[in-house]
Order: sequence, then C-alpha cells, then structure tokens
Amino acid sequence: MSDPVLEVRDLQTQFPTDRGVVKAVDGVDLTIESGEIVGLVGESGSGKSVLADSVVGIVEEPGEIAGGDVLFNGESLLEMSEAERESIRGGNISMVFQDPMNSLNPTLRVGEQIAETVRLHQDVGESVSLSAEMKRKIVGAAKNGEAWRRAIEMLEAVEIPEPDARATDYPHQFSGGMRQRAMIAMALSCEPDLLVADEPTTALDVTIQAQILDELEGLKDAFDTSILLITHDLAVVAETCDRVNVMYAGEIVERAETETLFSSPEHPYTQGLIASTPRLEDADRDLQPIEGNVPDLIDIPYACHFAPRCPESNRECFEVDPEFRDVGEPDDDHEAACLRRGPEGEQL
Ligand SMILES: Nc1ncnc2c1ncn2[C@@H]1O[C@H](COP(=O)(O)OP(=O)(O)OP(=O)(O)O)[C@@H](O)[C@H]1O
Ligand code: NI
Repeated sequence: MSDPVLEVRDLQTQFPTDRGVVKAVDGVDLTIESGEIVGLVGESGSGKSVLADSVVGIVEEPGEIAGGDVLFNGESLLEMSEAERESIRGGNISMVFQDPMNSLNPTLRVGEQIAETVRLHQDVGESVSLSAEMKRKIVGAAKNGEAWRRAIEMLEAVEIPEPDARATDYPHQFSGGMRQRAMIAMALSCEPDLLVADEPTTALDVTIQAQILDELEGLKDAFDTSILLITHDLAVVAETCDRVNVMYAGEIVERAETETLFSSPEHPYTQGLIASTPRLEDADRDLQPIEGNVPDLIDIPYACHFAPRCPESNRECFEVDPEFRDVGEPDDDHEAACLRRGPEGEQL
C-alpha cells in the first residue's frame, strides 16, 4: 500500500504563556489515506485549529511543535528545510478557513487572485491527477498560456454562475457563499494532495453550507484531493466525511468510520456530543448538553481529560492514561481512548 497522504504522529503543539504552557495538541495521531475526507470534530477550544495549523505549518508564534511528527506522503514536514516546506505548502497542501476574507485580497479581482495562484504554484501542463474532463479543460487553458482562463474554469468548477463575468469582481461584490467557493477554487487551483478545511462553512446559512459541502465532495473526486475537514458541527461530519476523529482537550478520544461513529459511538464524550446535537436524524428527541466546559489546557491534572465531565468516570480515570483500544465490532476499525471501554475484562 502506498503511504498515507497525511500521517500525524504523537504531535505536541504548545503555546508558552504567562500562566504556563498551553498544550493545545497533546499527543495526537491522525492518518488520512488518499482520496479520503476525514473529519475532525470537537467542542470549541479542543485544539482542532491548532492541529490544522500544525499540519500546514502555520502555528502562530510563540506557539511551536514541541514533539511528534507530521508526515506528508511519507516525508517528515518537520525535517524538511524551510524552502521545501514552503514549496509543499504552496502546491501540495492547501488550506481554507472559516472567513474567506482572511485569504482573499480585497483589492484584487477574484479572477486575478486565482490566476496568480495558478501562475505561482503550478505548471499546468504537467498536471496528472485530474479527471480526464477537468484535465482537458485545464490543459486546454494552459495551452493558450492563460492562467486567467484557468481561473475562470476553477470558478466554474465551484459553480459560480457566469464565471467569466464574476472573475472580474472584487471579493466584496461576492456573497458570503460565493466568497467561500472562490476560496475553495483558489485552494484547489494548485491541485493539492491535501486540503485542510477549518470550519469552511460555519459562517454560512444551512442551505448554502449544504451546497458547498456537496461541491467539496465532488471536487475531491475531480481533483483527487484528500480532505481534512474541521468542524464542531456533527451534522456536517455526518454528511461529508468517510472517517471521523473526535478531539477533546488536546487529544483524540475516538476514531471510526462515520456511519459507525454515529450508529454506535463508544467514548462517553462522543456519546455526549451526539446527545447534545440538534441536527441529526431524530430532531424531536430531547437535547442533553454535556455539563461543564472544556478545561484550560494548561497542566490538566488528571489522566483522562474528560474525566471530570464524564458521567461514567471513576477514580482510575483520573489516574491512569487511557490508551486507544479497539471497540465495537471486530472488523470495524473503531478505536476509543477510554478506560471504561474496550474488550471485556480490560475495562476498569
Ligand atoms: N496563540 C495562542 N496562544 C495561546 N493559546 C492559544 C493560541 N492559539 C490557540 N490557543 C489555545 O489552544 C486551545 C485550542 O484552540 P483551538 O483554536 O485549536 O480550538 P478549536 O478546537 O479550533 O476551537 P473552535 O471550535 O472554537 O475553533 C485553546 O485553549 C486556545 O486558547
Ligand atoms: Ni477552530
């Protein structure tokens, strides 16, 4: 089997502060195989964005990766020279954010920005990973020597109506949904192997959100891009992802295929998240919020970070670090890090 597109190993990302070291990512493992959409879900403050930033190499100073590794197509991003990392960031890994205004330049026409990305990052003639149809279009555009043409094709690919005309608009002339599409177009214009999308639809209304997620799935196939999709919205995960990682207070606590995770969640935190989420199947059921809050990530003094909020925790949970164990059906590839779960006899 080929290397996974992304392999995060025992990653630690920390921020020194006056009050102590914030361990925002505290020993995370995460893998994305080629062609997968993998969800990363968890409450606000659990470390999802810091994990995403670590993967893309844009952790804000004075934050730093204090341990572990990030492998991209089998190669350590942390061992590369800054120049090599830059080149990967420019072409092989792209990121989209919640607020497209952070990525779009307000003073440049949308088409120009995408064309600029095309010019900077890619020799279009060498593109190999696209679907035949997309390739015909794009290579066709390249033959005309027109990054601009390609920018329009990209806008068309993300279903911006009248892309020829809209390419000459400035970002503020686009609706929120169109800006988000434009940003996705820009991110995909360099044909990345991996797209890291941090809450890409959170600011949008539900209908537009659903359309964009649909498109993202289509684009994943057309461009052969794997996606790490970060959200605190379980409904988004349920609709879009192949597999899900649940993150809590700097750690991954459960991972499974999406269907499995929703039909038989194992970790008490995941169960709590699902029980507190309104937009899943049986909308009528009573919502049960998880009591308490995500802890301050400085020096959490107990072993399982969820123990104080967990309805099932006992003394061991505060004292013994929970390792990942297989849970659920034997062939399910379903793991949870909870002392109270796992094979009979191993549970505390
Ligand atoms: N620059 C920073 N300096 C200090 N602490 C930080 C910094 N950036 C993030 N953190 C801390 O890291 C923790 C994780 O934050 P992060 O933004 O990754 O959470 P999140 O899961 O993405 O939440 P949300 O769903 O609200 O986006 C938080 O406790 C946050 O305060
Ligand atoms: Ni975030």
